[in-house]
Amino acid sequence: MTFAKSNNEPIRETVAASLESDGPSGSFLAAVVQLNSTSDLDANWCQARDLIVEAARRGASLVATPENTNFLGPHDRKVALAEPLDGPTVARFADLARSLRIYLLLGSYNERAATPDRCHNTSVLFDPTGAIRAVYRKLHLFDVDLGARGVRFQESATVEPGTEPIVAKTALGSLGMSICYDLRFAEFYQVLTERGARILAVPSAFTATTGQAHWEVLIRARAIENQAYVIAPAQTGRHDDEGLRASHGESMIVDPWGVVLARVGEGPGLALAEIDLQRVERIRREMPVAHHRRCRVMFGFDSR
Ligand SMILES: O=C(O)CCC(=O)C(=O)O
Repeated sequence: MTFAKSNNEPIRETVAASLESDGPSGSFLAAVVQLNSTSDLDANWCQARDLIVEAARRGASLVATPENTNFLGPHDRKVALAEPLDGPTVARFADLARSLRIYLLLGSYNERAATPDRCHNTSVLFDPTGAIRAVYRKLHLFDVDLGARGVRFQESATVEPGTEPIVAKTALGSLGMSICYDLRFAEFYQVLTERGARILAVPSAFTATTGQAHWEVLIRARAIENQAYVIAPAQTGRHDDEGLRASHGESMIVDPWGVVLARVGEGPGLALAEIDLQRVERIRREMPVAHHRRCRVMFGFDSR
């Protein structure tokens, strides 16, 4: 089943149809939401909610928001504001998924961790009943000092890394979860793909400097080498974390051949594209790279 990008039908009809279709082998519309989150929690919520509602109105069955959706401000406040999974932020997004009857990926929020001076950077996937379908905690933390390029981050000072790769099985297909800097670790996506992922989610707040150089190239590379769709919602513009941070934007959806299907321009906004999992199967059948791997056998490397 396919939906037109400009579908203006009531959301309930299109979502119900897609969920009752042939599930993982059917096709559906996905949307990436691009945000400019700051330390203003209410403003961030309103911005995200309005764009998610609009994406659903246009027929999206899966809507994804960026890393740091609910808060992108000073690091000390980030930890102080961290909430457990049964806190108000997760509840708000769960209610929205249920009322719109969509799969909703909260790209990330600050989840309370066991240690008081740290939080997790956590993605939460809700199903159309509002139930939590999967939780992923960012594995690779952004600790870099690019000197003259002016990019300096020590994410591990405030964030406790996750320990598990997560692939969520849904009626729409299997979704491999990741966050931002994870994008640079090709072997991580190989693990997700081997565990069944046909769609890879990369909610991000990629820096303006590194994004200009690497964002599109890395996303398209991950799509091509894993022969999977990549859904990459991103933060854009300046944030108010002591004036240090600016994000690249350019949220996109890329197909398993590496073609950019949809891209958001300047500022907050959204983009939709059709996800057709039969295309994944066809490309994997025609060019079975997963069966042609030799390095592991020859050099003993194993990603599992
Ligand atoms: O990998 C990069 O260049 C950006 C990563 C990043 O901004 C992050 O993980 O927050």
